[in-house]
Amino acid sequence: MEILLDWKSIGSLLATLMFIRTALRDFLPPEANQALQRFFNHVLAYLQPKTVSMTIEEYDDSYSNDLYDSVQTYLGSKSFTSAKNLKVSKPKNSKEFTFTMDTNQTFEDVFKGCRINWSFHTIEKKSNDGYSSSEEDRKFFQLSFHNDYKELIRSDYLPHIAKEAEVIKFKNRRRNLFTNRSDDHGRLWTSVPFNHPSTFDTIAINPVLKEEIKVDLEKFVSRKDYYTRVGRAWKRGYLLYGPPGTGKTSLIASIANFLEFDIYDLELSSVSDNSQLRKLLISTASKSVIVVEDIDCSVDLSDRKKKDTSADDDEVKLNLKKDKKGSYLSMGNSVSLSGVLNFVDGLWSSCGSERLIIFTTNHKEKLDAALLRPGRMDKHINLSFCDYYSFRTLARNYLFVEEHATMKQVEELLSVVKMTPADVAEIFMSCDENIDMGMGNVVQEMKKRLIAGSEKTPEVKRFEDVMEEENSEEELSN
Ligand SMILES: Nc1ncnc2c1ncn2[C@@H]1O[C@H](COP(=O)(O)OP(=O)(O)OP(=O)(O)O)[C@@H](O)[C@H]1O
Repeated sequence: MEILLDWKSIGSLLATLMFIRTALRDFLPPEANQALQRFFNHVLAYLQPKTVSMTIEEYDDSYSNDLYDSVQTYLGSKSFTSAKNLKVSKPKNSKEFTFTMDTNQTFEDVFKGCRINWSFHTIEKKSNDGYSSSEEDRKFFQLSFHNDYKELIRSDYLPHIAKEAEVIKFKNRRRNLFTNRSDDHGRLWTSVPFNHPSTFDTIAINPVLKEEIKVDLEKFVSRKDYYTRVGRAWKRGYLLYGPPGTGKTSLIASIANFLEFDIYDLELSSVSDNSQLRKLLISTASKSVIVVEDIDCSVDLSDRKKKDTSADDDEVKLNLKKDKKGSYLSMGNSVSLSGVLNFVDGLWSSCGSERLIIFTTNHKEKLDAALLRPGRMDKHINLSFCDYYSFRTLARNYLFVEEHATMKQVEELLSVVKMTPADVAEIFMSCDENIDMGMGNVVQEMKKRLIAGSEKTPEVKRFEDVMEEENSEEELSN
């Protein structure tokens, strides 16, 4: 059998047979010639290799094909030593080079005694006018092998590739940030390496809340069997709400770094309709955080009860997109609330697993109650103005300071003045690690805000009295 599959041996054998056949034809009578002809045909048919081929397309009915990805990774690594033509790239911000097979390249793999011939092809999509269309080219891998190995390929080789690719990917693991902003090549998601430095050590939030979030995340990732047993999609929804600059984006980055997940930054205003939203979600990978920032600005998800009751509520077209100042961002979006709810419910993403869905908003009160209910947004996290604990974290991160003469004053001021962590971080950044300058400027800013505050709450008044007393004591002692 081995001999039959050896192309070189087959070639020389055929050449010899042809030569003998031609030589004999000239000397033998016609009857013997015919018998010989039949014999040769029989031998040729027997020697003809019975190859089978399979095609692995990049997209399967417009959904990305996991096997294509695995093959690309597997062959990229396997063919490095033997392929004559490899494509090499260095993704933006990445330290690693990536090797892939170039168009029309071939590679021979051997698996459990079976020779598998691989080739990679790209077919350019042409529009009706003969020019290149904006649609992506058709890309596919083809593998061919002897018919006898069909079962081996199906039950052993392809799973082997998927497993090997997982191992290779894990070794070269580089997490990605995917976005669905429009892409010239018509791809659903485009990605860049994700290397945001925010972690649970650097994020300035209340330590009790921080611990609570970490425990919740650890519990979530460890409960695969539990989710399967109770028949639910393995996903969890977080709603982060609070004023601008309180660390919602920073917390998302910290969570992704903590879990070592990819991030999909889903811009709802770039999604044309529910079916595109569905495609986007189905093509996300497991172990990922899907983020919709400023959900109240992307689509109108206000309480349906307040809307025109004559409309079919869930199908109300949500075509209002306003920025934070209330200006319209764009019109005509037809992602509906039911579409968003299906996404959150995991209906569309339940083919994958381990997904954390995070919505952020500055205006929780604007969101539909249906979206906020447990099971959809499982955890509501309020990120608010700087408290004393958060302030100390920022001072430690930016100025490397634990204690300072002004700390007590800062604590008192923070109980009456609203400073976001972003405000404090900005001041510290401008002081180039000069501790006294940083702390002094922060105190000054807080006092300024205190005085400028139009509404004087009882705490503010009490604080002003204390400050006045302190100042007059200072004056007396001078
Ligand atoms: N809690 C925090 N801990 C550490 N840094 C913070 C925190 N909040 C804000 N910052 C700093 O302020 C900057 C802006 O914060 P961030 O973008 O996370 O806020 P946000 O709440 O997402 O704001 P927005 O609602 O405007 O999107 C960050 O780059 C970070 O340096």
